[in-house]
Amino acid sequence: MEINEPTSNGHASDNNNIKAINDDEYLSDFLRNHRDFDVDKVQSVREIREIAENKLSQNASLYYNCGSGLHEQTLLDNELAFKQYRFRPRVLRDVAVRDMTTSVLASKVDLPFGISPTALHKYAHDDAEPAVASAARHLNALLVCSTFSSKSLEEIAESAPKSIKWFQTYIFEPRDITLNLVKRAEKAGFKAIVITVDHPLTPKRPYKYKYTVLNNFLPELFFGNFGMGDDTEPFNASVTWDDIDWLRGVTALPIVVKGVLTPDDAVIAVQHGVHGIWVSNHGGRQLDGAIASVDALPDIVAAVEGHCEVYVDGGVRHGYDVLKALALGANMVFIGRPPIWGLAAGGERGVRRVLEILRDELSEGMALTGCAELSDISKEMVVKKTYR
Ligand SMILES: Cc1cc2nc3c(=O)[nH]c(=O)nc-3n(C[C@H](O)[C@H](O)[C@H](O)COP(=O)(O)O)c2cc1C
Ligand SMILES: CCCCCCC(=O)C(=O)O
Repeated sequence: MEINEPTSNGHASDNNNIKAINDDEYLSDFLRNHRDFDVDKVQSVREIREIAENKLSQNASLYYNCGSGLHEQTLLDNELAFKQYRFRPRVLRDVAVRDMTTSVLASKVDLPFGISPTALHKYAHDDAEPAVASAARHLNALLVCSTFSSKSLEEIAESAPKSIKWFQTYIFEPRDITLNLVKRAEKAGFKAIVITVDHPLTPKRPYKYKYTVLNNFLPELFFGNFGMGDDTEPFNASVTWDDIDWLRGVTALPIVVKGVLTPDDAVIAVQHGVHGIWVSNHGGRQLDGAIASVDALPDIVAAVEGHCEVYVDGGVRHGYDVLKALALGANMVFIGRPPIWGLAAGGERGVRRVLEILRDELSEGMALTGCAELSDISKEMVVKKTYR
């Protein structure tokens, strides 16, 4: 990966003078010297982010944390939107034991939140995606592996063989690239294919980069480096719902479309036979000014009428955020940046700690709102703070 140096305001300078930097230079000295930091003492996702920020190189931090656009409005809105909701707790319901197990596309998992696909983990920690997969396995949490992982999908699968994993990809041009990845994912034991549909191109983000870590791609299909916003971008802006039909015809795995923000598209997705709709604005990294995903969720849940599962990600930083999203109708909630911060802070242990913190906060929230089971969580439990 090549990233040009950020300016003093933390954003990359807007010139085309992209400097080639050796991969290892992205692991800061701090990361090399503090591998023994005790992440078990960390009590919140916010704290783990602090530790991560001290360890990440400036370039990697910028890549992982940025949104898109001049104002990164959607990035900010995703977190703020959760803060607009208030709980209406129920009492005297025997919440001494709380059960967070659930099933997602017929697989049993122990937590109602999972890990969103995020690219290029090796800039957070040498152990990269296998460490994240191993942490997810440890808590029996769902992991979604990105096509742009630093390690190959086979390596990631082998690092957590019995856990529930989905594979995220795109409809590439030519489609054979996608087909090849899907067949490899099937063989490696992934349980669903997530197609990201909010990425026809990469919009302006506050840095420039080139990627050299593309371990999932066969050299004969994809070669060379890809850069943001130039004609070597691998994304395909001509994708339509016909491609989803094609995908359904070439795999028996369930298909999830990730990046839906309107009830209209959700209804079309159902008509095209998808098994899951993932409400997402890509963590505020695609269309700046797009609606916060948790705000888009209730109308989509209503429009889907139970015909398929509905998931959400974007801005989840606390177990209570998970609780709010479940109350608003999500079958599953996902986290993108927090596991990256955990990975940077303490490798596999750091990711585990993130999952444990969110689990414990969710459990606490369930007790305080009168929910012993996930099925006790209902839409009556949350209101916008302007509620009368
Ligand atoms: C550094 C980074 C890389 C990402 N890479 C991918 C990717 O490869 N595929 C994808 O579908 N989404 C990708 N996303 C979006 C996430 O899957 C997810 O939608 C988003 O991070 C959720 O928001 P959150 O980070 O606020 O939890 C990426 C997000 C980040 C922050
Ligand atoms: C050519 C690699 C592109 C990785 C894009 C990952 C992503 O979705 C992101 O938001 O960053």
